[in-house]
Amino acid sequence: MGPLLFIFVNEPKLIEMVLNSPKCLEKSFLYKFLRLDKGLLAAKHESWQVHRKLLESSFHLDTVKNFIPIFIDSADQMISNINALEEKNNVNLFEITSRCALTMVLSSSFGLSAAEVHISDDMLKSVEELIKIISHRCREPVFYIERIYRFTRNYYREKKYRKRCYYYLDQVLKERRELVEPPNKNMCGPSTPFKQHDEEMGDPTLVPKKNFIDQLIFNEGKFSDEEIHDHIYTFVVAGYETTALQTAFTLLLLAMHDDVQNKLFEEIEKALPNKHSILDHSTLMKMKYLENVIKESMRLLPPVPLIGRETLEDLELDEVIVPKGVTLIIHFFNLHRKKEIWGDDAEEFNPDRFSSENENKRHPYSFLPFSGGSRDCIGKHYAMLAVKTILVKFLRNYKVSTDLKYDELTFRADITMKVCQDLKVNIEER
Ligand code: HEM
Repeated sequence: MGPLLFIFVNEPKLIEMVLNSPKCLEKSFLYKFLRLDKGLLAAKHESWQVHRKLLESSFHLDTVKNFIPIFIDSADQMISNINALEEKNNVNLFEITSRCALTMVLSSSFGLSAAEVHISDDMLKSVEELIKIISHRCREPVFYIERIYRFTRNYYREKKYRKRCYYYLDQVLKERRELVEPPNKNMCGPSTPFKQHDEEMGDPTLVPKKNFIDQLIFNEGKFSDEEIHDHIYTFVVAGYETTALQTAFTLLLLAMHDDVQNKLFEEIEKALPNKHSILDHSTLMKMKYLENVIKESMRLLPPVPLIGRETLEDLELDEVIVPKGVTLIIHFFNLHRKKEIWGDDAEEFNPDRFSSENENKRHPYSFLPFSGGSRDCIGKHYAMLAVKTILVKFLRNYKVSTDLKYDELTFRADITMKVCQDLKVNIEER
């Protein structure tokens, strides 16, 4: 593009090399447009290495399992919102899942209950518009130059929406800082009393919990104010829309494939015989078909359609020397639809591709919804549990159908994946 060299890497073997090479740990210059330079997603590789290590434990499966009660609360709120709809035909799925996913991310970031999170329509619109504006900038090389971009209308719109998002989040951040006690010298982290369900007992109990903001605040010596700010916003940006899109895409595909929806409902009904049966981590883990359905949806509609890395040094790739400073693009959307990997029916929705038997036959870098290597998605366990919880709650209560046809869908690769049609479905109570 102009004087800039972009190389698309398409083969699983080469993608594995890129994602595991210390020469490719730097993100592409395009990530600067997020203006979250100190957050994990866009950070320079030297500070990224230190911070990723510090934050890893907050996203460990054993830690994020503790968030399931928050996921359940947020999903229950979603069910109440759907129940309250007068008209359950032509409902926009993304409008429903986005509010639910943002509630989850904000409550688990800030240690709040779902009821304490107040999401205005303005907040949702501001995040969505910001993502649109930044995606537009990435597609227009002339606006890569900040001095030119500053003369555009989008620059001022970006400033306006950023201010609105920050206003809300800064308030919550301030309140949380005031609430938590400074750490005791002997403590390795915060110990904020936090209401949650004990999985074994099924009872609400008070247990210490490491939520994301506490982890940052209690490591205050290690994170500057600016770093805390950028990490928190990165968490919201990287976690909220991806989770909302993934859930909406899966429900849309289920609405289009009645046989798969019925089979999945059978699995859910077996694990949760009635609408009020208790949902916990071990129940979610038993639902193997649910996992296959989510993976197949992520294959066809990965919420992050592509990523960009910059070579820190010359790199040998498939007997070609790629010079330092080049942007390598890994296009997950295309990789996930390659006939050489997925067969002639690559475009078809078939969760059985992810049976353990079929999965073992493929190169592990053929399927990368969370990217791969050391700079993969830190929130992958969180995301899978969140998406599973929303889907189980939704499908235990409702059946979905749609007039949209799978073959007629068209797509746009923004920073996140977009289906150009509104995700309209009809919702029917079970
Ligand atoms: C279905 C949901 C999700 C998908 C598909 C997804 C996908 C991805 C992908 C592909 C990357 C690599 C980006 C790149 O290299 O440019 C990434 C990075 C990241 N994701 Fe996720 N993500 C999801 C949910 C989440 C959640 C829920 C969180 C936080 C709670 C999160 C936090 C992050 C962060 C902080 C990074 C940067 C990691 C680093 O560079 O060390 N993501 N995600």
